[in-house]
This record gives sequence, C-alpha cells and structure tokens, in this order.
Amino acid sequence: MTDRSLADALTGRLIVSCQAPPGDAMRDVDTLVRMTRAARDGGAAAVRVNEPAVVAATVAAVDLPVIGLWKDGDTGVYITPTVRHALALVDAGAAVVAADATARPRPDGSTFAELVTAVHEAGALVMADVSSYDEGREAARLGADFVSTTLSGYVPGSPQQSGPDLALVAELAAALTTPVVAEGRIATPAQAAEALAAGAASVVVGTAITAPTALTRLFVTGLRE
Ligand SMILES: CC(=O)N[C@H](C=O)[C@@H](O)[C@H](O)[C@H](O)COP(=O)(O)O
Repeated sequence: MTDRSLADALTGRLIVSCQAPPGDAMRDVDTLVRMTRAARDGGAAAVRVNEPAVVAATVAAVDLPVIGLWKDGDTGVYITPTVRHALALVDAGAAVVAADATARPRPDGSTFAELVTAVHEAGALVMADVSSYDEGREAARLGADFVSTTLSGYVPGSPQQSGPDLALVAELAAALTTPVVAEGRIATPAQAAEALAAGAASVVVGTAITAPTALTRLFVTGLRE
C-alpha cells in the first residue's frame, strides 16, 4: 500500500486499539492477536497495538494495516520514546509507528524530528500522539503523516475531561492538511461519529472495545454509586 492509499484506506474509518496494561489478564500475545482479528471481523480499517512482539504476531495473522507503538514506562515520554523503539516497530512490520510528539524531553535526548526521519527512511509512516494544538501543528510541520489527539488529558496543561477532546480535534482539523485522528476516551458509537463530524479523518477506540477489566470496573463502580 502506498502512503496515500493507506491514508485513504483509513479515511472515515474506525481503528481499534488492542492493548492491555501490565498485569492485565488480557496481556498475552495470542489474546491480543485474537482481539485484532475480532476488530477486523467487525469492520475496523486498522489496529493499533503495543510492543514489537504483538506487532509481528498481528502482521502475521491479520490482513490489516498495523499501527505499532511501544510503551516504555508510564511517566513522561513513554509512547515510543526513542528512535530505537520506533525502528524495532518498523522491523516487526508496523505500517505506521505511533509516537509521543509532545515537546517533553525524551529519555535518549533525541527529538521527534529525528524519529520521523528514521521511520520514513525505514519505509513506514508516523502517527504523532499529541496533547495540544501547538504540538499537533509542530508534528505536522515536521512531517508526521497523521496527528492523533491520544495524549490530551494525559499531559499536564491539557484539559482533564471524561469524554474525548473534540475541541482539539476540530481545531487541528481546521488548521492542518495532515489527517487528524480522534483518539482518547471515545466510549460510544455516537461519540465516534461526532469525532468525524468535528473533522477527524479517522477514529481510534480502545478501552470501550478491547478492555474487559476496565469496563468491568466501570460497572462495579456504577453499582456502588
Ligand atoms: C494515553 C495513552 O497512553 N493512550 C494509549 C495509547 O496507545 C492507550 O492506552 C489508549 O487505550 C488508546 O489511546 C485508546 O484510547 P481509549 O482507550 O481511551 O479509547
């Protein structure tokens, strides 16, 4: 698939994030691959998965573009924090590498610009995970192929809210020619449709589809309230 046809294939479509946090019962390569198969059977256009081993197993099992990330740690820059992490995902077969594109320092002192160059030279695309309008604009200027609102609500200074940051989606979509991806706390089909209406090219849904532990907790909490 060419860069353009991949972007086209994702336009107006759902991307399912199939991840499980450390210690979760679903954090198992075969289980995660089954989630990606279920997402494909349900009509997803692509999947977003964590760690090279899961990327490689998904690429082997599922005929969908794979967006790979590599979470390392859970503070500061932890989504594909270095060029080394990014290239391992390309080696594993990721068509797109998702990486933190905030302005925060990266653990190896590298820059997001260096990551973009390295991933492009290795033949894959970059999804910039951002928390603000300025980060999204800068990521697009640096050549990111997609800008995703993934980190809004998870970086100091970004709005803390229970629902998706559709204002950021709209602001970015109005300003950029780079496709904007709505991601983070999209919990219902209606919210996914609202994200497209706000200007998103594609919508990523994770927890609401692929996280039974977190969803069970929501119901348990609901019973106590
Ligand atoms: C902030 C962060 O680390 N986000 C991660 C990025 O890959 C995942 O934990 C999220 O599940 C993903 O962004 C999808 O979002 P939601 O699960 O809310 O639909």
